[in-house]
Amino acid sequence: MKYISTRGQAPVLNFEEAMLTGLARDGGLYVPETIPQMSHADIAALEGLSYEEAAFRVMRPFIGDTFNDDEFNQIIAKAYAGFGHAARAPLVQLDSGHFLLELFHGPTLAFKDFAMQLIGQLFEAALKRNGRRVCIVGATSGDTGSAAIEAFRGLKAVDVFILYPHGRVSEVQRRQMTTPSESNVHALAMDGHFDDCQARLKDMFNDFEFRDAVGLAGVNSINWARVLAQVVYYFTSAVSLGAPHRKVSFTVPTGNFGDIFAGYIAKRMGLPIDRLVVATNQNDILHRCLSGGEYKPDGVVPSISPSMDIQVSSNFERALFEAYGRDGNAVSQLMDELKAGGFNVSQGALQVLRENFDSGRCSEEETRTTIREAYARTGELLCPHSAVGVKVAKEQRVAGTPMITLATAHPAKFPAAVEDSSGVHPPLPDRMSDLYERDERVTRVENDLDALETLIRERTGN
Ligand SMILES: Cc1ncc(COP(=O)(O)O)c(C=O)c1O
Ligand SMILES: N[C@@H](CCOP(=O)(O)O)C(=O)O
Repeated sequence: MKYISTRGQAPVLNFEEAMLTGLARDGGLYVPETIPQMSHADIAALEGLSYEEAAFRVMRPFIGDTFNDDEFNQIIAKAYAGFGHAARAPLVQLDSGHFLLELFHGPTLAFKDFAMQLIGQLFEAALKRNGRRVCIVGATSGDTGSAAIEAFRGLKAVDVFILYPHGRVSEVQRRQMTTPSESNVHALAMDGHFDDCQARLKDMFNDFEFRDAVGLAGVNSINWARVLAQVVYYFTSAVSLGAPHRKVSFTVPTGNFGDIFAGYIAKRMGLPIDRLVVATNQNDILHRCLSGGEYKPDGVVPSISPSMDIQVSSNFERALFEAYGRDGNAVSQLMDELKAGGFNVSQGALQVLRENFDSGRCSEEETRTTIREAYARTGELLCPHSAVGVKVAKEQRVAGTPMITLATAHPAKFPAAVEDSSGVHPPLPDRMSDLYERDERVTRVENDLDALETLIRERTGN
């Protein structure tokens, strides 16, 4: 299996190289050269398997010869052993034909754990084998950072630096990033919003001298392995509702477009998905673009679903690559236009995007109402991101096709918004009950590339 860049000018890599490389050297994102297919019989055979067994079958074709079957099985087993639910990703029924896929039973209570726990194991095995050391830098609006720190804390061959927007993550998210005491963990609170953090991260990847000197690696959804791990739960949930014998639809709370792009890959692999619905909060650039074709960031507005406060949605580039018929030059040109302020998707590409993705938006008030009503009707406490998904899913459901909404975080990560909406305080699981008492360790940093690179060089001795 080979991986190519969305901008068409970077070296073609195998799975291991693409995973350890992160951003392609032409600034693009790696995608598989061809998308492996699962037949009707292959998908039907997933029924009754454990999550780990299904994960092996879905991901195996993408790995190539990077790991043999035994190694890959062991990696998967270790990745999901720490999850707090035997099903890993259980489905809960909200309403007739409407289901919630709970993706928050991992160690840091967000869907990011599905990929990050796996990547932690994949990196450890690959680095041990080739004796390399890497410096992971990540940008987060709250959940990627905590999941990455949990997955890489204490690993000898890895330093992990996480840039988060100062004052714009929840207290639980911040504490998950600032309380680990391992010396390889560095939480950096940056001035600005998530888009600034992600822009500085990409600047670092595009500074080849810095990138090579520190051994830069990325675990944002820039990294193909992140997207791949998220493909699995589309299969397991759809099969448990009758796929491949019947179609299902998904609604996905969306920010950086990684999770919904994983759904798109599942569909391309052969999973009978009827509709993939992008659900945005008031930072609705993706909904506006899918509706009218214009992609023009106009400033992030803080919301009660802060992890989705994003306007420059990294993985949308992967969707554009597909919509433009895998034309790397066209994508490069769009990304140049984006740097200058924005772009318009061509009519042909917009039509392809709309054939694959529907979309909807949820205001702050609608988010609160959805949390309140869902709790009153079903007893299910939704986090604000999941509530955005549930509201949009209700509008977009089509009778006769089950709709699965992805519940992307545990309500206890956002206690203030949840309590304010429902009147119920969502408690943290017992294993985290002392989170508020632990000492915090964080460095305040400016939104300045040189200063960030200097800090990282000093701390890593490069
Ligand atoms: C809780 C939560 N929900 C939804 C999202 C959006 O996911 P994606 O960025 O993959 O679109 C994020 C952030 O990524 C998140 O942390
Ligand atoms: N919401 C994310 C933003 C980063 O997304 P990623 O999937 O590219 O890592 C977060 O919680 O940090």
